[in-house]
Amino acid sequence: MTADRKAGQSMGSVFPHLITQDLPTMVSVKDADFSSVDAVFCCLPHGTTQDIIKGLPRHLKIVDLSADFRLRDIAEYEEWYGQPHSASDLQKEAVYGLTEISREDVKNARLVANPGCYPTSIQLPLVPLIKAKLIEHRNIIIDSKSGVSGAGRGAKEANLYSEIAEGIYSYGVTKHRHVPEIEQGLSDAAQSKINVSFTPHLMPMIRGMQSTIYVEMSQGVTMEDLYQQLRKSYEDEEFVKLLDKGVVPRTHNVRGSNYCFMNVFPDRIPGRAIIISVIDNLVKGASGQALQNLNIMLGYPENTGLLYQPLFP
Ligand SMILES: NC(=O)C1=CN([C@@H]2O[C@H](COP(=O)(O)OP(=O)(O)OC[C@H]3O[C@@H](n4cnc5c(N)ncnc54)[C@H](OP(=O)(O)O)[C@@H]3O)[C@@H](O)[C@H]2O)C=CC1
Ligand SMILES: CC(=O)N[C@@H](CCC(=O)OP(=O)(O)O)C(=O)O
Repeated sequence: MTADRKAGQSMGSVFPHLITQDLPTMVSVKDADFSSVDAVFCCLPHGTTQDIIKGLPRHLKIVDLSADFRLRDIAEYEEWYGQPHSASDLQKEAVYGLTEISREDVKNARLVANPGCYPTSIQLPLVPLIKAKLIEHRNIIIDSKSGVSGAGRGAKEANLYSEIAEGIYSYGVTKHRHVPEIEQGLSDAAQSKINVSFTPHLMPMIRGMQSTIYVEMSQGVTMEDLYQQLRKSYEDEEFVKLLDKGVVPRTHNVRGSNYCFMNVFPDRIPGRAIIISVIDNLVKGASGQALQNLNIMLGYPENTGLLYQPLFP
């Protein structure tokens, strides 16, 4: 367990909920001894990650939770993240780890780019529908809502209690940096370029994420086709669940777990459908999916360390 400003402090003082665990004092990355370490999770700010990963020994398997290796197109990364990319060779080696979609590639990867939370909640329902050619590539409208923990622990005025409580706000309107990541995954599924309308919102809750997605069905396709495709895609998956028809997914029902719950509903406008998916942004949207990926990379049962039920209420 490494740190930067908090190097030298005990885990228990930084995360008091872990005080009962016998955990080591945190060291800075440069002082860490990786000789007897098999694998690392890298959970550093975008940009910082590339330089640190470049310096890590090659024997390590790495799951990186930042965005530094998610976008294949380096120019696109530099445009959306506003900083140069200094590890394009490592980028070429990286596998995008949306587990249920890329499991076979993750198995053989040394470096996995763990997806962002919004892209996870959006691609899980859309990729199978696009691959099966059940929805049109145009007019995909995505409205997403996130808990405040998605913004990390750093102090920012916009994340103060008095700014967040009892209200919601949209941010990154038309230019959120997850847009290229979402479009990359959907375009791969379609094998042609897809553009989406995406607006994220910050909700007065600690954790949880919902994406409500409005799509146009392809000619001749019915709601039943969409439902059955999602059922077929995920019926053998432990962590992605299509709910019974008509049941609305709720963030409360996946809180603190690695589950993604989803469902599909008919729009009042003929030919259109509404998809709702929910995850815990910190688990399936971050650390849970990262652990799922590492389990696959190391040949462990995929659910190791992930067998806990959602915390309710
Ligand atoms: N929050 C979320 O829902 C999600 C976040 N992510 C990604 O995970 C990463 C971390 O996010 P989050 O945990 O929220 O951010 P935080 O700001 O809460 O944590 C950042 C961590 O990085 C450490 N750090 C910062 N700079 C350096 C450095 N130069 N060298 C070594 N360590 C450093 C910090 O250590 P110290 O405190 O000691 O300075 C801290 O532990 C980001 O890339 C983020 O995009 C991914 C998915 C979801
Ligand atoms: C609420 C909030 O601020 N959310 C973050 C997304 C967090 C996340 O998962 O994305 P990355 O892994 O790409 O950082 C944001 O919108 O920037």
